[in-house]
Amino acid sequence: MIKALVIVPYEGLYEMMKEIQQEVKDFQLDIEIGNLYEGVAVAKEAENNGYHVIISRGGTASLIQEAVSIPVIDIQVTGYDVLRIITLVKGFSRKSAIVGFSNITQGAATICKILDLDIKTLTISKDTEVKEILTNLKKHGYEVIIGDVVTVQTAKQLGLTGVLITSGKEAIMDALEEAKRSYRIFSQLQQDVSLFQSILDCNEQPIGVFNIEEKLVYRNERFNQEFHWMIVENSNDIKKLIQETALTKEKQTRTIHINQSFWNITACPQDGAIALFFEKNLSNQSAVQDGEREAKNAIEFRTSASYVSVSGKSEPIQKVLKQIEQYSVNDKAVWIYGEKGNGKELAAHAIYAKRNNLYDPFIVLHGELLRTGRLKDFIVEDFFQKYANGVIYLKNIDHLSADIQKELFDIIKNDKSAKIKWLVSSESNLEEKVKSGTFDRELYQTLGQQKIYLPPLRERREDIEDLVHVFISELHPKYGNGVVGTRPDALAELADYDWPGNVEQLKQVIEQLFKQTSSYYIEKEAVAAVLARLEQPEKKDDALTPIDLNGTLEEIEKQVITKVLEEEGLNQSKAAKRLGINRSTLWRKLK
Ligand SMILES: Nc1ncnc2c1ncn2[C@@H]1O[C@H](COP(=O)(O)OP(=O)(O)OP(=O)(O)O)[C@@H](O)[C@H]1O
Repeated sequence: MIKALVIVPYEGLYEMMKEIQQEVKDFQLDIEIGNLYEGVAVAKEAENNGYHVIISRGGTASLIQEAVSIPVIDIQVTGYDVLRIITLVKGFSRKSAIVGFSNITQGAATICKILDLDIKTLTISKDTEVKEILTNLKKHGYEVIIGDVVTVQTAKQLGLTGVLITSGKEAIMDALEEAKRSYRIFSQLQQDVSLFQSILDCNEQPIGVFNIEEKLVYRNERFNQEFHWMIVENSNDIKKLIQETALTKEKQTRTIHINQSFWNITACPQDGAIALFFEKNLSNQSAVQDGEREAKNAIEFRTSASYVSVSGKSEPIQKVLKQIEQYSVNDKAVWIYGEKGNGKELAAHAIYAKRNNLYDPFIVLHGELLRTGRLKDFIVEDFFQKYANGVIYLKNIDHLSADIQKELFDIIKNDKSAKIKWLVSSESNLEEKVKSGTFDRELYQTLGQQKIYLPPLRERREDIEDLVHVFISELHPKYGNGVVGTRPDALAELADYDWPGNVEQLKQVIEQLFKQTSSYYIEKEAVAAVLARLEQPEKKDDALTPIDLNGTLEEIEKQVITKVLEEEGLNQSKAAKRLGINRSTLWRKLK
């Protein structure tokens, strides 16, 4: 029996793998989700847990190949996968291109010709070519880029809409066959190695071996009991020790702090590697400072993966895009205002991305969670400087109490060299509040010199079509590629609605529709039903309707989840939060 781990880079593939898992023989098939470096982390763990083969896809598969020493099989992109995505992209009103290796582009070019579609196809021979090609396409007015994970990520970094080519069942079955072949060859070699490993596993001391690129290539059982490999690999002290040992080619010993304990670590140079032997030192513990935890709730990190480009062809959005360009060439504060859920954070992230390297985290500070007297300790830290180029997005500045407004103004006034660069948001234009004295005038004048207004979605309905297509394409990596578009009358229904929760609400509705649609297109009837449910006034009596307890635990659980979801206006994040589960669990339980 082959013990295989499938590491899927997006959630949709997970569901498909679950089905296949029931069908295959000869395999013990386990499935985990993990994109790129997350996938590598999972793969390293799996290798250690005795898996024989890893199956993954695209860029994630390539990275895993470099990180582990068991066979890694890549799920190839097939013609069916390309056909599905082209059918979806037909619905976009913007200039589109397919960029990828020849396995993707050759088939794609033929399909576009047969269907008479105006989608450009460009072939690359190395990942490193992607950036230049996309930059060029952008210059020529292309906005939608279709491709594999790396292409899609690069597209996003450049502010383009990236659409991922997701895999179908045929491709996975091929990969499983390939996995069988590789396993046979590999298992013979492994028998020899495992003898030596079992000897090291008997050792009471944690042992880790690094290669010259400072990556962990081996760790014994004791090591895994004591540490997570990533903490050790990322420790600057360990890196320094390895570098010194490699340089001097002599044994070195240091005391290093890992996992709240001190360790005496001896590093021995080997041929092309450094072996580390760990011994516990008895000094101990560093406590988490009081209040630090509370402050941390007010801070959220966003990575470049959460960034999407600002979509919409309406005049107001075109104006917003111009302002984003204009305010990105300086470092001055930008104040973004507009109703909830209509893209304020996205606009702030776009400015940040244009000013900085997109890989840096974007840090959000929640105005409503800040406490009086805390701001100073919190912001003066080098923290923001170090992690986000000194940029803070202060969300909901209109929720700050008078005391905190004052504190904030003092911080800005005393920050003579403007170390902190502010991006702020509010739901309304605060001029009225400034006039009535409920918002600090000086603070408003300091931060509000560059302003962006995001009108509600109901005042820019022409954006809805683009947004719907963008959201559908974003859902493919999460739930699979079943839905490729909306019927025109379904779209008209969506465009007619008033969207009190703006783009955020549209996004949730599309997700809801996507999940409940079992054919390729979202139909008008489904849209009407979901919107009608949104319109229903909250029925307080409903809470009194007892849940039917005459079912299995699973059925009762489903009723509870559905009820909470309805009470939260179909907002999955809020429902999941109330139920104390994550969104993917919530969704899986509802299926
Ligand atoms: N123009 C747009 N193009 C693509 N996605 C968008 C656009 N506007 C908003 N979104 C998406 O809608 C969601 C809500 O947007 P965002 O969080 O930026 O709104 P917000 O105004 O900051 O919300 P809140 O006031 O509730 O904090 C996000 O997932 C965002 O990516």
